[in-house]
Amino acid sequence: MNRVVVGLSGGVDSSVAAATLHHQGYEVVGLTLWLMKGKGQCCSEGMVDAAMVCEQLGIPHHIVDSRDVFQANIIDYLVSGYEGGITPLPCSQCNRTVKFSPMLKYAREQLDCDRIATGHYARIRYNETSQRYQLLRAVDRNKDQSYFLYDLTQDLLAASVFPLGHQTKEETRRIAAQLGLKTAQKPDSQDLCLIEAHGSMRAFLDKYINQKEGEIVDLDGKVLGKHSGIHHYTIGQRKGLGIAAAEPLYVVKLDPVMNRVVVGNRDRAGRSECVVGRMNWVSIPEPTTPIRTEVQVRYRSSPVPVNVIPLEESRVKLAFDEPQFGITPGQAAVFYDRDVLLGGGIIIHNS
Ligand SMILES: Nc1ncnc2c1ncn2[C@@H]1O[C@H](COP(=O)(O)OP(=O)(O)OP(=O)(O)O)[C@@H](O)[C@H]1O
Repeated sequence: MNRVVVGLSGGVDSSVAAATLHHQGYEVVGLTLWLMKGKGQCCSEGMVDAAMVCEQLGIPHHIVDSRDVFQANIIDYLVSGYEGGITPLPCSQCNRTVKFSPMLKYAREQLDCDRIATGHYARIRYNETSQRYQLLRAVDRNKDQSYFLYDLTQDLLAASVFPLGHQTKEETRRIAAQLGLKTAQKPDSQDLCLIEAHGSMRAFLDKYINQKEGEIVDLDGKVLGKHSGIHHYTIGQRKGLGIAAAEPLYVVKLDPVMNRVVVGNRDRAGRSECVVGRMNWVSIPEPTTPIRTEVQVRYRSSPVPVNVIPLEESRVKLAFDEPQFGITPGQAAVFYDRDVLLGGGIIIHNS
């Protein structure tokens, strides 16, 4: 049986992923997870657009109400993280716990199917020698989304297909136009779905977190100004502090207990080490001795060389060659050997 369940957000990428597999002869079933109330991708508009594409392709369309799963795994996770002074990354968590795992479960249990596909830009290959499914960057480096997929398990990778990983976004748009897909002209999503749905991260957080004003202090505890709630700030942030100072100041710590934002000059904002937890090794088995590789600490940051020292309990220590800025607890540190994503985890300490 060559049935495949394609996750449809109502955007152009997943529409083309579904159309491509359909034209390759797969029996495609469209599946949209209803994640949030409101308008936009993943919400009512997304469901309608996904349904229109399925109608066009002549394939079935299923909608699964996943609002509770999204609330528990993403909204509650973000709110408790920001309240605790970290800056959580929702997308990798969403991919594993809200999208891929539930989609595969639904495919297996409801549709007797063992294969799922999405419109992500990334590649998967099976390595015979290590007997592992490896995750690779997309051919289109500018669209590469492998960073957000570092937390997928071997079981999920074995079942997943990324039909767009070998093509550029321009090619995807061209295919959508050639096929006359209803979603061909839809603009790319510019930001996190939550931000698109709420206007800004601040607006989203203010809906769930009570604003609690407090002090902005320097590393000696001297009060420099007032903040509007620690959840409005991120480690490494320089702009929007509202403090007049002789030299640029950066957020170096968020202290939820004292309800304080701590700032320091550029020298104090750099980190030469950090600890990463909840490691998921993807393309290689968990190392038992230090390895030298490259790490990306933000989606859009450049990879930098690093020594990775294994610790107990799925944690590693990173030792950078040069101090790094914007090492932010809650964000993902993802390791790469050129195009191969080795693994990744969540930054838990930045000093
Ligand atoms: N609500 C959803 N239900 C099912 N699958 C989804 C949903 N949202 C996203 N996906 C899948 O995850 C992929 C990546 O989602 P992302 O939110 O990053 O959108 P994108 O890169 O803008 O893609 P698209 O153009 O398809 O929206 C999508 O291409 C789709 O296959």
